[in-house]
Amino acid sequence: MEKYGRVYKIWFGVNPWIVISDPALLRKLAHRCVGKPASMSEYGHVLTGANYEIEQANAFVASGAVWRRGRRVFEASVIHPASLAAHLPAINRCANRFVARLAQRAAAPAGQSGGANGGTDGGGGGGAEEFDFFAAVGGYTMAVVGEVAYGVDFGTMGEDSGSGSEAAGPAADGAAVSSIGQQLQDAAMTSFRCLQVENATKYLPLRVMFPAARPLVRWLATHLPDRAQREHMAARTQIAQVSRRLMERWQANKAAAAAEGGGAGAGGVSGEGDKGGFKEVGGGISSSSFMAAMMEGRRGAPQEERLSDVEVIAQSFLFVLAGFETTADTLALTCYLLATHPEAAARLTAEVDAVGGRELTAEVLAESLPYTEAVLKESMRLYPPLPYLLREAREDLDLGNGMVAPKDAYLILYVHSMHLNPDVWPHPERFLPERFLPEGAAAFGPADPGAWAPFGIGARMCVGHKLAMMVAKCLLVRMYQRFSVALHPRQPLPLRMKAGLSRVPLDGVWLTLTERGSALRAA
Ligand code: HEM
Repeated sequence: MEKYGRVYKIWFGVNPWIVISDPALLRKLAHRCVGKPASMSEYGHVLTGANYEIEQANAFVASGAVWRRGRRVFEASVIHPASLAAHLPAINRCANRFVARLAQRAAAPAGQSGGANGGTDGGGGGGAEEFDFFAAVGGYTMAVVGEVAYGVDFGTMGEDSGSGSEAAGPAADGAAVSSIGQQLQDAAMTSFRCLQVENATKYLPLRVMFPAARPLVRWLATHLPDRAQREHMAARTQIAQVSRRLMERWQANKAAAAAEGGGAGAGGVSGEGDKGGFKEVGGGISSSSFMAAMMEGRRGAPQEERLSDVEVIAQSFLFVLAGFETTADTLALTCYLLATHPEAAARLTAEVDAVGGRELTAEVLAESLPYTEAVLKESMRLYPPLPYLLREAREDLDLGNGMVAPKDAYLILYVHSMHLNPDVWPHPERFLPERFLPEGAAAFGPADPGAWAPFGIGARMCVGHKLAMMVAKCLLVRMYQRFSVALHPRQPLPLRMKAGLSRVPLDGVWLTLTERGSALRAA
Protein backbone atom coordinates (compact mmCIF):
# COMPACT_ATOMS: atom_id res chain seq x y z
CA MET A 1 0.00 0.00 0.00
CA GLU A 2 2.79 2.43 0.89
CA LYS A 3 4.58 1.69 -2.35
CA TYR A 4 1.73 1.50 -4.87
CA GLY A 5 -1.22 3.16 -3.13
CA ARG A 6 -4.68 1.61 -3.36
CA VAL A 7 -3.75 -0.71 -6.21
CA TYR A 8 -2.98 -4.39 -6.13
CA LYS A 9 -2.46 -7.21 -8.56
CA ILE A 10 -3.72 -10.77 -8.41
CA TRP A 11 -3.09 -13.62 -10.78
CA PHE A 12 -5.78 -15.94 -12.12
CA GLY A 13 -4.05 -18.20 -14.61
CA VAL A 14 -2.00 -16.37 -17.21
CA ASN A 15 -3.51 -12.86 -17.01
CA PRO A 16 -3.07 -10.49 -14.09
CA TRP A 17 -6.11 -8.75 -12.60
CA ILE A 18 -5.30 -5.29 -11.33
CA VAL A 19 -7.62 -4.00 -8.65
CA ILE A 20 -7.83 -0.22 -8.28
CA SER A 21 -9.68 1.73 -5.61
CA ASP A 22 -7.71 4.98 -5.55
CA PRO A 23 -10.31 7.61 -6.62
CA ALA A 24 -8.11 9.63 -8.98
CA LEU A 25 -6.60 6.60 -10.71
CA LEU A 26 -9.95 4.83 -10.90
CA ARG A 27 -11.51 7.84 -12.60
CA LYS A 28 -8.58 8.26 -14.95
CA LEU A 29 -8.81 4.64 -16.08
CA ALA A 30 -12.60 4.70 -16.39
CA HIS A 31 -12.30 7.71 -18.72
CA ARG A 32 -9.36 6.34 -20.64
CA CYS A 33 -10.61 2.78 -21.13
CA VAL A 34 -14.00 3.43 -22.71
CA GLY A 35 -14.12 0.20 -24.70
CA LYS A 36 -15.16 -2.82 -22.73
CA PRO A 37 -12.81 -5.80 -22.77
CA ALA A 38 -13.02 -7.63 -26.07
CA SER A 39 -13.84 -10.67 -23.99
CA MET A 40 -16.33 -8.90 -21.68
CA SER A 41 -19.21 -11.14 -22.69
CA GLU A 42 -17.11 -14.14 -21.82
CA TYR A 43 -15.63 -12.87 -18.62
CA GLY A 44 -18.42 -13.83 -16.27
CA HIS A 45 -20.00 -16.72 -18.10
CA VAL A 46 -19.61 -19.08 -20.99
CA LEU A 47 -22.23 -18.14 -23.57
CA THR A 48 -22.96 -20.21 -26.62
CA GLY A 49 -25.05 -20.06 -29.80
CA ALA A 50 -27.69 -17.33 -30.14
CA ASN A 51 -27.10 -16.27 -26.54
CA TYR A 52 -23.53 -15.37 -27.44
CA GLU A 53 -24.60 -13.34 -30.50
CA ILE A 54 -27.17 -11.43 -28.46
CA GLU A 55 -24.77 -10.69 -25.61
CA GLN A 56 -22.16 -9.33 -28.02
CA ALA A 57 -24.70 -6.80 -29.33
CA ASN A 58 -25.94 -5.32 -26.06
CA ALA A 59 -24.89 -1.82 -25.06
CA PHE A 60 -23.40 -2.94 -21.73
CA VAL A 61 -20.92 -5.22 -23.44
CA ALA A 62 -20.51 -3.99 -27.02
CA SER A 63 -17.84 -1.57 -28.22
CA GLY A 64 -17.55 0.74 -31.23
CA ALA A 65 -20.49 1.39 -33.57
CA VAL A 66 -22.71 -1.33 -32.08
CA TRP A 67 -22.32 0.21 -28.60
CA ARG A 68 -23.01 3.73 -29.88
CA ARG A 69 -26.19 2.63 -31.68
CA GLY A 70 -27.40 0.75 -28.61
CA ARG A 71 -26.55 3.52 -26.17
CA ARG A 72 -28.28 6.11 -28.34
CA VAL A 73 -31.68 4.40 -28.05
CA PHE A 74 -31.34 4.14 -24.28
CA GLU A 75 -30.47 7.83 -24.15
CA ALA A 76 -33.49 8.72 -26.28
CA SER A 77 -35.90 7.02 -23.93
CA VAL A 78 -34.42 7.21 -20.44
CA ILE A 79 -32.08 10.21 -20.30
CA HIS A 80 -33.82 13.06 -22.08
CA PRO A 81 -35.99 15.01 -19.60
CA ALA A 82 -39.07 14.95 -21.87
CA SER A 83 -38.93 11.16 -22.20
CA LEU A 84 -38.38 10.73 -18.49
CA ALA A 85 -41.33 12.98 -17.69
CA ALA A 86 -43.46 10.95 -20.10
CA HIS A 87 -42.64 7.78 -18.12
CA LEU A 88 -43.72 9.21 -14.78
CA PRO A 89 -47.43 8.37 -15.02
CA ALA A 90 -46.51 4.73 -15.61
CA ILE A 91 -44.02 4.73 -12.72
CA ASN A 92 -46.60 6.33 -10.42
CA ARG A 93 -49.21 3.80 -11.48
CA CYS A 94 -46.85 0.91 -10.71
CA ALA A 95 -45.86 2.41 -7.33
CA ASN A 96 -49.47 2.94 -6.28
CA ARG A 97 -50.47 -0.57 -7.30
CA PHE A 98 -47.50 -2.11 -5.56
CA VAL A 99 -48.21 -0.21 -2.34
CA ALA A 100 -51.85 -1.37 -2.48
CA ARG A 101 -50.61 -4.95 -2.75
CA LEU A 102 -48.20 -4.44 0.14
CA ALA A 103 -51.17 -3.33 2.23
CA GLN A 104 -52.45 -6.90 2.12
CA ARG A 105 -49.50 -7.87 4.29
CA ALA A 106 -49.66 -4.89 6.64
CA ALA A 107 -50.94 -4.75 10.19
CA ALA A 108 -53.81 -2.44 11.09
CA PRO A 109 -52.91 1.01 12.41
CA ALA A 110 -51.93 1.10 16.07
CA GLY A 111 -55.07 1.12 18.22
CA GLN A 112 -57.27 -0.56 15.59
CA SER A 113 -57.86 -4.27 15.55
CA GLY A 114 -58.74 -6.67 12.74
CA GLY A 115 -59.27 -5.81 9.09
CA ALA A 116 -56.22 -3.76 8.25
CA ASN A 117 -56.68 -0.91 5.78
CA GLY A 118 -60.45 -0.91 5.98
CA GLY A 119 -60.36 -3.28 3.02
CA THR A 120 -60.84 -0.42 0.58
CA ASP A 121 -57.89 -0.67 -1.74
CA GLY A 122 -56.47 -4.09 -1.78
CA GLY A 123 -55.82 -4.21 1.96
CA GLY A 124 -57.69 -6.57 4.19
CA GLY A 125 -55.22 -8.68 6.14
CA GLY A 126 -55.14 -8.93 9.92
CA GLY A 127 -51.79 -8.76 11.68
CA ALA A 128 -48.57 -7.92 9.92
CA GLU A 129 -47.08 -10.69 7.87
CA GLU A 130 -43.30 -10.82 7.54
CA PHE A 131 -42.05 -11.07 3.98
CA ASP A 132 -38.87 -10.82 1.98
CA PHE A 133 -39.06 -7.32 0.57
CA PHE A 134 -36.12 -7.91 -1.78
CA ALA A 135 -38.02 -10.73 -3.51
CA ALA A 136 -41.28 -8.76 -3.51
CA VAL A 137 -40.00 -5.44 -4.81
CA GLY A 138 -38.69 -7.12 -7.97
CA GLY A 139 -42.37 -7.33 -8.93
CA TYR A 140 -42.49 -3.53 -8.88
CA THR A 141 -39.24 -2.91 -10.76
CA MET A 142 -40.16 -5.52 -13.39
CA ALA A 143 -43.61 -3.93 -13.78
CA VAL A 144 -41.91 -0.58 -14.40
CA VAL A 145 -39.70 -2.16 -17.07
CA GLY A 146 -42.81 -3.57 -18.79
CA GLU A 147 -44.71 -0.28 -18.78
CA VAL A 148 -41.85 2.14 -19.45
CA ALA A 149 -39.99 0.15 -22.04
CA TYR A 150 -42.89 -1.54 -23.81
CA GLY A 151 -46.22 -0.12 -22.64
CA VAL A 152 -47.30 -3.58 -21.52
CA ASP A 153 -48.27 -5.17 -18.25
CA PHE A 154 -45.91 -8.02 -17.44
CA GLY A 155 -48.30 -9.21 -14.73
CA THR A 156 -45.81 -9.21 -11.86
CA MET A 157 -48.29 -7.61 -9.52
CA GLY A 158 -50.70 -10.49 -9.55
CA GLU A 159 -54.27 -10.98 -10.70
CA ASP A 160 -55.35 -7.37 -10.30
CA SER A 161 -52.94 -6.35 -13.00
CA GLY A 162 -54.76 -8.59 -15.47
CA SER A 163 -51.94 -9.33 -17.83
CA GLY A 164 -54.04 -11.38 -20.13
CA SER A 165 -53.85 -15.09 -20.50
CA GLU A 166 -50.41 -15.38 -18.99
CA ALA A 167 -51.04 -13.73 -15.65
CA ALA A 168 -52.01 -16.47 -13.31
CA GLY A 169 -51.19 -15.86 -9.70
CA PRO A 170 -51.69 -13.50 -6.84
CA ALA A 171 -48.36 -12.45 -5.45
CA ALA A 172 -45.56 -10.05 -6.25
CA ASP A 173 -43.12 -12.09 -4.20
CA GLY A 174 -42.63 -15.16 -6.25
CA ALA A 175 -45.60 -17.19 -4.95
CA ALA A 176 -47.63 -19.09 -7.52
CA VAL A 177 -47.35 -16.64 -10.37
CA SER A 178 -46.62 -17.54 -13.95
CA SER A 179 -47.02 -14.20 -15.69
CA ILE A 180 -44.53 -13.20 -18.33
CA GLY A 181 -42.99 -10.85 -15.80
CA GLN A 182 -42.58 -13.59 -13.23
CA GLN A 183 -40.95 -15.82 -15.81
CA LEU A 184 -38.65 -12.95 -16.72
CA GLN A 185 -37.86 -12.33 -13.06
CA ASP A 186 -37.04 -15.99 -12.52
CA ALA A 187 -34.95 -16.14 -15.66
CA ALA A 188 -33.08 -12.94 -14.76
CA MET A 189 -32.41 -14.23 -11.23
CA THR A 190 -31.13 -17.53 -12.66
CA SER A 191 -28.89 -15.64 -15.02
CA PHE A 192 -27.46 -13.53 -12.17
CA ARG A 193 -27.10 -16.62 -9.98
CA CYS A 194 -25.09 -18.34 -12.68
CA LEU A 195 -22.63 -15.45 -12.54
CA GLN A 196 -21.79 -16.29 -8.95
CA VAL A 197 -18.64 -18.34 -8.71
CA GLU A 198 -20.24 -21.09 -6.64
CA ASN A 199 -23.14 -21.53 -9.09
CA ALA A 200 -21.31 -21.02 -12.36
CA THR A 201 -20.56 -23.68 -14.94
CA LYS A 202 -17.37 -25.62 -14.29
CA TYR A 203 -16.10 -24.34 -17.63
CA LEU A 204 -15.90 -20.78 -16.29
CA PRO A 205 -12.67 -21.07 -14.28
CA LEU A 206 -11.03 -22.79 -17.23
CA ARG A 207 -12.04 -20.00 -19.56
CA VAL A 208 -10.95 -17.23 -17.20
CA MET A 209 -7.60 -18.78 -16.41
CA PHE A 210 -6.66 -19.84 -19.94
CA PRO A 211 -7.97 -17.23 -22.40
CA ALA A 212 -6.23 -18.96 -25.30
CA ALA A 213 -8.44 -22.00 -24.75
CA ARG A 214 -11.67 -20.04 -25.26
CA PRO A 215 -12.69 -21.70 -28.55
CA LEU A 216 -12.20 -25.14 -27.03
CA VAL A 217 -14.09 -24.20 -23.87
CA ARG A 218 -16.99 -22.82 -25.93
CA TRP A 219 -17.08 -26.02 -27.99
CA LEU A 220 -17.19 -28.12 -24.82
CA ALA A 221 -19.88 -25.93 -23.26
CA THR A 222 -21.96 -26.22 -26.45
CA HIS A 223 -21.68 -29.96 -26.83
CA LEU A 224 -21.21 -31.14 -23.25
CA PRO A 225 -22.99 -28.52 -21.11
CA ASP A 226 -23.10 -29.20 -17.38
CA ARG A 227 -26.24 -28.51 -15.32
CA ALA A 228 -25.30 -24.89 -14.50
CA GLN A 229 -24.58 -24.20 -18.15
CA ARG A 230 -27.91 -25.72 -19.28
CA GLU A 231 -29.84 -23.73 -16.69
CA HIS A 232 -28.10 -20.51 -17.62
CA MET A 233 -28.61 -20.91 -21.35
CA ALA A 234 -32.30 -21.83 -20.84
CA ALA A 235 -32.84 -18.68 -18.72
CA ARG A 236 -31.18 -16.44 -21.28
CA THR A 237 -33.08 -18.05 -24.12
CA GLN A 238 -36.31 -17.32 -22.29
CA ILE A 239 -35.49 -13.63 -21.85
CA ALA A 240 -34.42 -13.41 -25.49
CA GLN A 241 -37.68 -15.03 -26.62
CA VAL A 242 -39.77 -12.49 -24.72
CA SER A 243 -37.65 -9.71 -26.22
CA ARG A 244 -38.23 -11.12 -29.71
CA ARG A 245 -41.98 -11.38 -29.10
CA LEU A 246 -42.10 -7.76 -27.96
CA MET A 247 -40.37 -6.71 -31.15
CA GLU A 248 -42.69 -8.83 -33.28
CA ARG A 249 -45.68 -7.45 -31.43
CA TRP A 250 -44.62 -3.95 -32.35
CA GLN A 251 -44.17 -4.91 -35.99
CA ALA A 252 -47.56 -6.66 -36.13
CA ASN A 253 -49.37 -3.72 -34.57
CA LYS A 254 -47.67 -1.28 -36.91
CA ALA A 255 -48.63 -3.38 -39.90
CA ALA A 256 -52.23 -3.62 -38.65
CA ALA A 257 -52.39 0.14 -38.05
CA ALA A 258 -51.04 0.82 -41.53
CA ALA A 259 -53.62 -1.53 -43.07
CA GLU A 260 -56.37 0.32 -41.22
CA GLY A 261 -55.16 3.66 -42.49
CA GLY A 262 -52.67 4.61 -39.77
CA GLY A 263 -54.95 4.84 -36.77
CA ALA A 264 -52.29 4.22 -34.14
CA GLY A 265 -52.51 7.60 -32.47
CA ALA A 266 -49.66 9.92 -31.41
CA GLY A 267 -46.92 7.77 -32.81
CA GLY A 268 -47.88 4.96 -30.47
CA VAL A 269 -49.12 1.52 -31.26
CA SER A 270 -52.35 0.48 -29.69
CA GLY A 271 -53.30 -3.13 -30.03
CA GLU A 272 -56.18 -5.19 -28.85
CA GLY A 273 -55.91 -6.51 -25.33
CA ASP A 274 -53.55 -9.34 -24.70
CA LYS A 275 -52.77 -10.41 -28.24
CA GLY A 276 -49.34 -11.94 -28.30
CA GLY A 277 -49.37 -12.59 -24.57
CA PHE A 278 -49.03 -8.94 -23.57
CA LYS A 279 -51.74 -6.78 -22.16
CA GLU A 280 -51.15 -3.19 -23.15
CA VAL A 281 -51.45 -0.41 -20.59
CA GLY A 282 -51.33 3.37 -20.63
CA GLY A 283 -52.09 3.58 -24.35
CA GLY A 284 -49.93 0.66 -25.44
CA ILE A 285 -46.41 0.95 -26.80
CA SER A 286 -46.20 4.71 -26.63
CA SER A 287 -44.06 6.97 -28.75
CA SER A 288 -41.89 7.67 -25.69
CA SER A 289 -41.22 4.01 -24.95
CA PHE A 290 -37.91 2.30 -25.39
CA MET A 291 -39.33 -0.04 -28.02
CA ALA A 292 -40.55 2.97 -30.02
CA ALA A 293 -37.10 4.58 -29.79
CA MET A 294 -35.55 1.43 -31.21
CA MET A 295 -38.10 0.59 -33.87
CA GLU A 296 -39.03 4.09 -35.04
CA GLY A 297 -35.35 4.98 -35.01
CA ARG A 298 -34.72 2.42 -37.72
CA ARG A 299 -37.06 4.09 -40.15
CA GLY A 300 -35.34 6.42 -42.51
CA ALA A 301 -32.03 6.25 -40.62
CA PRO A 302 -28.83 5.69 -42.60
CA GLN A 303 -27.95 2.00 -42.77
CA GLU A 304 -25.03 2.31 -40.35
CA GLU A 305 -27.28 3.81 -37.68
CA ARG A 306 -30.05 1.24 -37.88
CA LEU A 307 -30.31 -1.40 -35.20
CA SER A 308 -30.47 -4.92 -36.59
CA ASP A 309 -33.09 -7.34 -35.24
CA VAL A 310 -30.45 -8.97 -33.04
CA GLU A 311 -29.47 -5.56 -31.68
CA VAL A 312 -33.11 -4.73 -30.87
CA ILE A 313 -33.47 -8.03 -29.04
CA ALA A 314 -30.14 -7.46 -27.29
CA GLN A 315 -31.12 -4.01 -25.98
CA SER A 316 -34.55 -5.28 -24.87
CA PHE A 317 -32.79 -8.08 -23.07
CA LEU A 318 -30.43 -5.61 -21.44
CA PHE A 319 -33.26 -3.34 -20.31
CA VAL A 320 -34.81 -6.27 -18.46
CA LEU A 321 -31.55 -7.39 -16.86
CA ALA A 322 -30.18 -3.92 -16.07
CA GLY A 323 -33.42 -2.31 -15.00
CA PHE A 324 -34.86 -4.93 -12.74
CA GLU A 325 -32.46 -6.28 -10.14
CA THR A 326 -30.24 -3.24 -9.55
CA THR A 327 -33.14 -0.97 -8.60
CA ALA A 328 -34.82 -3.71 -6.54
CA ASP A 329 -31.53 -4.25 -4.71
CA THR A 330 -31.20 -0.54 -3.94
CA LEU A 331 -34.79 -0.27 -2.68
CA ALA A 332 -34.45 -3.35 -0.48
CA LEU A 333 -31.17 -2.22 1.08
CA THR A 334 -32.47 1.31 1.56
CA CYS A 335 -35.45 -0.05 3.50
CA TYR A 336 -33.08 -2.22 5.52
CA LEU A 337 -30.95 0.82 6.40
CA LEU A 338 -33.99 2.90 7.29
CA ALA A 339 -35.37 0.10 9.46
CA THR A 340 -32.10 -0.05 11.36
CA HIS A 341 -31.78 3.75 11.65
CA PRO A 342 -35.11 4.99 13.08
CA GLU A 343 -34.03 8.64 13.22
CA ALA A 344 -33.35 8.60 9.47
CA ALA A 345 -36.67 6.83 8.83
CA ALA A 346 -38.47 9.52 10.88
CA ARG A 347 -36.86 12.32 8.90
CA LEU A 348 -37.64 10.68 5.57
CA THR A 349 -41.22 10.06 6.68
CA ALA A 350 -41.65 13.73 7.59
CA GLU A 351 -40.34 14.72 4.18
CA VAL A 352 -42.61 12.39 2.20
CA ASP A 353 -45.61 13.40 4.32
CA ALA A 354 -44.97 17.00 3.34
CA VAL A 355 -45.31 15.98 -0.32
CA GLY A 356 -48.75 14.65 0.52
CA GLY A 357 -51.05 13.34 -2.17
CA ARG A 358 -49.53 15.60 -4.84
CA GLU A 359 -48.75 13.93 -8.13
CA LEU A 360 -45.09 12.92 -8.24
CA THR A 361 -43.97 15.04 -11.17
CA ALA A 362 -40.35 15.49 -12.23
CA GLU A 363 -40.29 18.81 -10.32
CA VAL A 364 -41.61 17.29 -7.10
CA LEU A 365 -39.10 14.44 -7.31
CA ALA A 366 -36.23 16.82 -8.02
CA GLU A 367 -37.07 19.61 -5.60
CA SER A 368 -39.13 18.32 -2.69
CA LEU A 369 -37.19 15.23 -1.66
CA PRO A 370 -33.59 16.21 -0.83
CA TYR A 371 -33.37 13.95 2.22
CA THR A 372 -34.88 10.98 0.37
CA GLU A 373 -32.32 11.50 -2.37
CA ALA A 374 -29.51 11.68 0.22
CA VAL A 375 -30.75 8.42 1.78
CA LEU A 376 -30.67 6.68 -1.60
CA LYS A 377 -27.19 8.00 -2.35
CA GLU A 378 -25.86 6.90 1.02
CA SER A 379 -27.49 3.49 0.58
CA MET A 380 -25.76 3.08 -2.79
CA ARG A 381 -22.46 4.21 -1.29
CA LEU A 382 -22.65 1.44 1.29
CA TYR A 383 -24.20 -1.11 -1.04
CA PRO A 384 -23.48 -0.35 -4.70
CA PRO A 385 -25.42 -3.01 -6.65
CA LEU A 386 -22.52 -3.29 -9.11
CA PRO A 387 -19.46 -3.14 -6.85
CA TYR A 388 -16.85 -2.81 -9.58
CA LEU A 389 -16.39 -1.83 -13.22
CA LEU A 390 -14.48 -4.16 -15.46
CA ARG A 391 -12.06 -2.97 -18.13
CA GLU A 392 -9.19 -4.49 -20.06
CA ALA A 393 -5.83 -2.90 -20.85
CA ARG A 394 -5.72 -2.64 -24.63
CA GLU A 395 -2.02 -1.71 -24.39
CA ASP A 396 0.57 -1.51 -21.64
CA LEU A 397 -0.75 1.14 -19.24
CA ASP A 398 1.49 3.14 -16.95
CA LEU A 399 -0.57 3.50 -13.79
CA GLY A 400 1.62 6.36 -12.62
CA ASN A 401 2.46 4.72 -9.30
CA GLY A 402 5.42 2.69 -10.47
CA MET A 403 3.16 -0.09 -11.67
CA VAL A 404 2.38 -1.00 -15.28
CA ALA A 405 -0.78 -2.85 -16.30
CA PRO A 406 0.38 -5.08 -19.16
CA LYS A 407 -1.71 -5.36 -22.33
CA ASP A 408 -4.65 -7.76 -21.85
CA ALA A 409 -4.65 -7.37 -18.05
CA TYR A 410 -8.09 -7.09 -16.51
CA LEU A 411 -8.67 -3.85 -14.65
CA ILE A 412 -11.09 -4.09 -11.75
CA LEU A 413 -12.16 -0.54 -10.91
CA TYR A 414 -13.29 -1.29 -7.41
CA VAL A 415 -15.98 1.31 -6.73
CA HIS A 416 -17.21 -0.30 -3.53
CA SER A 417 -13.76 -0.18 -1.96
CA MET A 418 -13.45 3.49 -3.00
CA HIS A 419 -16.80 4.13 -1.25
CA LEU A 420 -15.39 2.72 1.99
CA ASN A 421 -12.01 4.44 1.91
CA PRO A 422 -11.50 6.18 5.30
CA ASP A 423 -9.12 8.71 3.71
CA VAL A 424 -12.01 9.94 1.57
CA TRP A 425 -15.15 9.29 3.63
CA PRO A 426 -15.27 10.21 7.34
CA HIS A 427 -16.66 7.23 9.27
CA PRO A 428 -17.12 5.25 6.06
CA GLU A 429 -18.91 2.37 7.78
CA ARG A 430 -21.69 4.60 9.17
CA PHE A 431 -25.00 5.34 7.45
CA LEU A 432 -25.03 9.14 7.32
CA PRO A 433 -27.31 10.55 4.58
CA GLU A 434 -26.32 14.05 5.79
CA ARG A 435 -23.04 13.63 3.91
CA PHE A 436 -24.96 14.45 0.76
CA LEU A 437 -26.69 17.54 2.16
CA PRO A 438 -25.18 21.01 2.64
CA GLU A 439 -25.64 20.73 6.41
CA GLY A 440 -23.42 17.61 6.71
CA ALA A 441 -21.04 18.01 3.79
CA ALA A 442 -18.27 19.70 5.78
CA ALA A 443 -18.22 17.13 8.56
CA PHE A 444 -19.06 13.94 6.68
CA GLY A 445 -18.86 14.65 2.96
CA PRO A 446 -16.18 13.05 0.79
CA ALA A 447 -12.71 14.57 0.56
CA ASP A 448 -12.98 13.90 -3.18
CA PRO A 449 -16.45 14.59 -4.66
CA GLY A 450 -15.77 12.14 -7.51
CA ALA A 451 -15.44 9.28 -5.05
CA TRP A 452 -19.15 8.37 -5.27
CA ALA A 453 -19.78 6.30 -8.38
CA PRO A 454 -22.44 3.59 -7.98
CA PHE A 455 -23.59 4.32 -11.54
CA GLY A 456 -20.10 4.17 -13.00
CA ILE A 457 -18.01 6.92 -14.57
CA GLY A 458 -17.51 8.61 -17.92
CA ALA A 459 -18.79 7.57 -21.32
CA ARG A 460 -19.95 4.17 -20.08
CA MET A 461 -21.78 5.55 -17.09
CA CYS A 462 -25.17 3.98 -16.43
CA VAL A 463 -27.68 5.31 -18.90
CA GLY A 464 -30.56 4.37 -16.58
CA HIS A 465 -29.39 6.35 -13.54
CA LYS A 466 -32.09 9.02 -13.73
CA LEU A 467 -34.81 6.46 -14.32
CA ALA A 468 -33.55 4.34 -11.42
CA MET A 469 -33.64 7.30 -9.03
CA MET A 470 -37.18 8.20 -10.13
CA VAL A 471 -38.40 4.65 -9.75
CA ALA A 472 -36.84 4.34 -6.29
CA LYS A 473 -38.11 7.72 -5.07
CA CYS A 474 -41.69 7.18 -6.25
CA LEU A 475 -41.95 3.94 -4.31
CA LEU A 476 -40.27 5.27 -1.16
CA VAL A 477 -42.66 8.25 -1.08
CA ARG A 478 -45.83 6.19 -1.37
CA MET A 479 -44.58 3.40 0.87
CA TYR A 480 -43.41 5.56 3.78
CA GLN A 481 -46.50 7.78 3.50
CA ARG A 482 -48.58 4.75 4.17
CA PHE A 483 -46.60 2.33 6.37
CA SER A 484 -44.25 2.15 9.30
CA VAL A 485 -41.57 -0.24 8.17
CA ALA A 486 -39.74 -2.54 10.60
CA LEU A 487 -37.16 -5.27 10.27
CA HIS A 488 -38.54 -8.69 11.22
CA PRO A 489 -36.57 -10.81 13.74
CA ARG A 490 -36.35 -13.45 11.02
CA GLN A 491 -33.74 -11.24 9.29
CA PRO A 492 -30.28 -12.76 9.86
CA LEU A 493 -27.92 -10.11 11.23
CA PRO A 494 -25.39 -8.87 10.40
CA LEU A 495 -26.62 -8.61 6.85
CA ARG A 496 -24.89 -11.09 4.56
CA MET A 497 -24.30 -10.20 0.93
CA LYS A 498 -23.64 -12.47 -2.01
CA ALA A 499 -21.40 -11.21 -4.73
CA GLY A 500 -21.13 -11.94 -8.41
CA LEU A 501 -21.25 -9.23 -11.03
CA SER A 502 -23.92 -7.71 -8.75
CA ARG A 503 -24.06 -7.68 -4.97
CA VAL A 504 -27.36 -8.53 -3.31
CA PRO A 505 -28.60 -9.53 0.17
CA LEU A 506 -27.99 -13.27 0.60
CA ASP A 507 -30.94 -13.88 2.91
CA GLY A 508 -33.22 -11.20 1.48
CA VAL A 509 -34.57 -8.28 3.53
CA TRP A 510 -37.34 -9.37 5.89
CA LEU A 511 -39.78 -6.62 6.81
CA THR A 512 -43.11 -6.08 8.47
CA LEU A 513 -45.40 -3.18 7.65
CA THR A 514 -47.92 -1.38 9.83
CA GLU A 515 -50.49 1.00 8.39
CA ARG A 516 -49.89 4.47 9.74
CA GLY A 517 -53.61 5.12 9.78
CA SER A 518 -53.49 8.84 9.26
CA ALA A 519 -51.25 8.27 6.27
CA LEU A 520 -51.98 10.02 3.05
CA ARG A 521 -53.24 7.81 0.28
CA ALA A 522 -52.16 8.42 -3.25
CA ALA A 523 -55.01 9.11 -5.62
C1 HEM B 1 -29.87 1.42 -8.96
C2 HEM B 1 -29.95 1.08 -10.22
C3 HEM B 1 -28.77 0.93 -11.15
C4 HEM B 1 -27.42 0.86 -10.88
C5 HEM B 1 -26.74 0.92 -9.52
C6 HEM B 1 -26.73 0.73 -12.15
C7 HEM B 1 -25.35 0.66 -12.28
C8 HEM B 1 -24.69 0.66 -13.50
C9 HEM B 1 -23.26 0.76 -13.66
C10 HEM B 1 -22.25 0.83 -12.51
C11 HEM B 1 -22.98 0.79 -14.97
C12 HEM B 1 -21.61 0.97 -15.62
C13 HEM B 1 -20.90 -0.31 -15.87
C14 HEM B 1 -19.51 -0.10 -16.42
O1 HEM B 1 -19.04 1.01 -16.62
O2 HEM B 1 -18.86 -1.12 -16.62
C15 HEM B 1 -24.24 0.66 -15.67
C16 HEM B 1 -24.37 0.62 -17.04
C17 HEM B 1 -25.58 0.52 -17.69
N1 HEM B 1 -26.83 0.56 -17.11
FE1 HEM B 1 -27.26 0.71 -15.15
N2 HEM B 1 -27.66 0.72 -13.15
C18 HEM B 1 -28.91 0.85 -12.59
C19 HEM B 1 -30.12 0.92 -13.26
C20 HEM B 1 -30.27 0.85 -14.61
C21 HEM B 1 -31.54 0.92 -15.30
C22 HEM B 1 -32.90 1.14 -14.64
C23 HEM B 1 -31.27 0.77 -16.61
C24 HEM B 1 -32.30 0.76 -17.71
C25 HEM B 1 -32.37 1.60 -18.64
C26 HEM B 1 -29.82 0.64 -16.77
C27 HEM B 1 -29.15 0.49 -17.97
C28 HEM B 1 -27.77 0.47 -18.11
C29 HEM B 1 -27.08 0.37 -19.39
C30 HEM B 1 -27.75 0.26 -20.76
C31 HEM B 1 -25.71 0.40 -19.13
C32 HEM B 1 -24.56 0.33 -20.15
C33 HEM B 1 -24.08 1.73 -20.49
C34 HEM B 1 -22.90 1.75 -21.45
O3 HEM B 1 -22.03 0.89 -21.36
O4 HEM B 1 -22.86 2.67 -22.27
N3 HEM B 1 -29.26 0.68 -15.52
N4 HEM B 1 -25.26 0.61 -14.75
